[in-house]
Amino acid sequence: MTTDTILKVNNLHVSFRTLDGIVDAVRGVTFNLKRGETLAIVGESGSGKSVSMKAINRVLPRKNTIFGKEGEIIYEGKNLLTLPEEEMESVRGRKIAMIFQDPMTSLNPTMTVGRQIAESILTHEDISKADAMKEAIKLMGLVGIRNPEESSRNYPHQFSGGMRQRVMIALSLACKPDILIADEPTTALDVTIQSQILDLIDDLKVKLNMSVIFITHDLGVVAHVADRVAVMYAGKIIEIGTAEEIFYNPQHPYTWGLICSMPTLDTTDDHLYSIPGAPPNMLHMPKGDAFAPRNAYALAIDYEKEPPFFKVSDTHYAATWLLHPQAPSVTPPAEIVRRQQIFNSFMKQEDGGNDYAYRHAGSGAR
Ligand SMILES: Nc1ncnc2c1ncn2[C@@H]1O[C@H](COP(=O)(O)OP(=O)(O)OP(=O)(O)O)[C@@H](O)[C@H]1O
Repeated sequence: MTTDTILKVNNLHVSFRTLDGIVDAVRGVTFNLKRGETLAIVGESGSGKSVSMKAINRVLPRKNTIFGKEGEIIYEGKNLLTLPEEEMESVRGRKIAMIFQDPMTSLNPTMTVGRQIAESILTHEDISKADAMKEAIKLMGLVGIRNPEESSRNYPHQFSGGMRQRVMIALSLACKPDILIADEPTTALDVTIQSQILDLIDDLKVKLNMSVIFITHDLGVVAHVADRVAVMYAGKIIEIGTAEEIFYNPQHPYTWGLICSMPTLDTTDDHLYSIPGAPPNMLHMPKGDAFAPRNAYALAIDYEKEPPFFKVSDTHYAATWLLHPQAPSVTPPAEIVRRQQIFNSFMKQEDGGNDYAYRHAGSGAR
């Protein structure tokens, strides 16, 4: 992974006009993506993960989508939100590719998969059809499809779910994208296949020097793939940091809830924690912090004013009033305290005894 930024999303707002009124689905999302890194975006259903990513490739329905004027998505020095449609066509699917949970929605059921991949190669490479087919077969081999030459003559329905997802990945890689956006790509697959696909994406990312944005509601998946993690709630990123910071030193009570609801080897279904309540109705956002009504640690100010981002470290920010210097100190759930203790002792060792850990990761929220 390098430090150059390949994509910058600044203050992205996306709303939808609906019969019931305006739905504010994305409310000021800002993040950078570095070349070669995997950024995971996590959050409950409806938190705005997919809409934010679809905004990057401008694949949202034109008739009812409203982009906030202040938003920017900067790729190769250009704002994708204002790029003319013809120029966007050379970015969408080519420089920035997307794969979804159900590959059948992106694959053409009436065309052999080899031909679909070859056609995609031909859209950006000036080579013969025969050479494009050879490339397609090579790509199918690269994503782990057995007997790629023979398989290239098969139609999508002739593949199993896991193999179809590999075909989809090969298709998305045909244009050698800089960025692969994977929207819950393994949710429909069984656990073993899921883990194979995650390993494959990780492996290809290194081989092809791609950046990956991974959307998921499953923190287990995040632990497997992510360099950095952004946690979304009600259309906003509420915490962002390296995977270690989010897993071992989370600061936002919503992230605490997500971590506490992760099953472990000794969790039984009836003991699995779940965050009480439901996400807000995006048609009628409550005043103050949208998470306040579900937040056992909410302060009075949470019901009045949305918290800004507070800096935890150079790579870690969280939008919770608990990080305000004048906020009372609270004790997070036991599982979070346990993790923060591991983080603190690790940081102490890393820092050879300087006080980093005490500055950034006290056992309370501050
Ligand atoms: N075309 C649309 N018209 C109106 N509302 C929409 C549209 N697309 C998405 N929404 C709304 O925007 C909000 C965010 O949806 P989004 O799909 O981004 O959530 P998500 O976090 O990806 O959840 P999931 O994991 O279920 O896909 C939801 O309230 C959803 O109902």
